[in-house]
Amino acid sequence: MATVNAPSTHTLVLPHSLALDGGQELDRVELAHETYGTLNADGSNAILVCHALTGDQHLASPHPITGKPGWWDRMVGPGKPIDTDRFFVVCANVIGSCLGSTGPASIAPDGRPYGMRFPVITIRDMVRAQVALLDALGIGRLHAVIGGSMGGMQALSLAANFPDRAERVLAIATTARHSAQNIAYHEVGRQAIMADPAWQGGEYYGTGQTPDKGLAVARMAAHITYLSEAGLTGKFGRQLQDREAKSFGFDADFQVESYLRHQGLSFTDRFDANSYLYITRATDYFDLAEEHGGRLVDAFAASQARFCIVSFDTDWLYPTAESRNIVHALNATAARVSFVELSAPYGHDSFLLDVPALDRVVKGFIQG
Ligand SMILES: CC(=O)SCCNC(=O)CCNC(=O)[C@H](O)C(C)(C)COP(=O)(O)OP(=O)(O)OC[C@H]1O[C@@H](n2cnc3c(N)ncnc32)[C@H](O)[C@@H]1OP(=O)(O)O
Ligand SMILES: N[C@@H](CCO)C(=O)O
Repeated sequence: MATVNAPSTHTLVLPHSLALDGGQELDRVELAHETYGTLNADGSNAILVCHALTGDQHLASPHPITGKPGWWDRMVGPGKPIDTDRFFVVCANVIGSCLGSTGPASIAPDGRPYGMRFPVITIRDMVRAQVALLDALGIGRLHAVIGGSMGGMQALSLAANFPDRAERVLAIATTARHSAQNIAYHEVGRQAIMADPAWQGGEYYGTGQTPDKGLAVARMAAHITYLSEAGLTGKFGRQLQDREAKSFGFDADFQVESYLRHQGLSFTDRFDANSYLYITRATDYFDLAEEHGGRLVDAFAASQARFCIVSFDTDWLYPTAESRNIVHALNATAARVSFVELSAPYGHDSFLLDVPALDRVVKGFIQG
């Protein structure tokens, strides 16, 4: 049985090629992952946590580039809602990403980086890789699979496509399919990257030039969707940045402009532009009903899991109506499902921030 107490990244090379929804096969797939806690003798205490769009395996360990605490450090650890004294917690960097798992920056079998030769992947492909990791770790049935945003999509996809693999499914601030508006925002970001001359058709690896300007603009546009109007107003209002009066030019006069520029630029330090293209595409293609003959209810027909669906009242990216849609489908299959809309001022990214009510829901659901 796997016993790992100190979180550090391990890399698993999948023992077989990965058959993808797009019809291609991906060979020698590497999955960078971290584990926390100890797997018990019968392998029944494992929790898979799936990260969001630009997240990674550094769930509760410092990020190697930014040095910041893991993205769910407040949620995962000894005595925390996901208690690593009780549970064996697994978190893997998704395929297509850039924190150690196979993605467009990885070296292809011909010895050159994949770049845009990397196959387009789906959320279900990511989940197939996660399940292969569970197999390698000796985990048959998860105590729970948990995720927010794109992590929630993976949790739902695992329940739908591998119905025997999880006893509990906790999907936070997510959707069963990307809406036209969701796709539209992603397309703005992708076009910003591709319009940057440094992108070079995605062949920028080793050239000394990276499409940071495009990637920063992509992140700026996306970042707005992760926040709320009230949150932005509360934080910045119309306050000016380091000046007494407007410049009557195009400097970052307003604090909110300065903030967004900072969010965009700092993102380019930790993320690869091609990975951004591929992962946003995977979420755009996500439509659980479409994958199961057109009816969401059929996606969950074989699942015996208990579900908990959580939304935030200020999330306009994946608003509560999207969660209700999932709950209605689960109700129609007579699944055991609980649903809560939490109140938090921060918008979509509330699941990453200090929302004590979320901690209570997570703890109650996985320990109940
Ligand atoms: C689930 C997962 O997989 S994790 C996903 C990947 N991780 C992320 O998305 C994290 C990045 N995103 C964020 O940090 C998001 O902003 C949030 C919403 C989650 C965090 O919110 P908060 O903790 O409230 O941080 P906030 O949004 O205020 O941003 C703070 C940063 O903005 C900077 N900042 C604040 N005001 C200004 C300003 N006026 N001008 C310039 N920079 C500013 C701060 O200096 C700080 O910089 P740093 O991050 O380099 O230290
Ligand atoms: N801000 C998070 C959540 C986006 O859905 C991320 O970048 O992954």
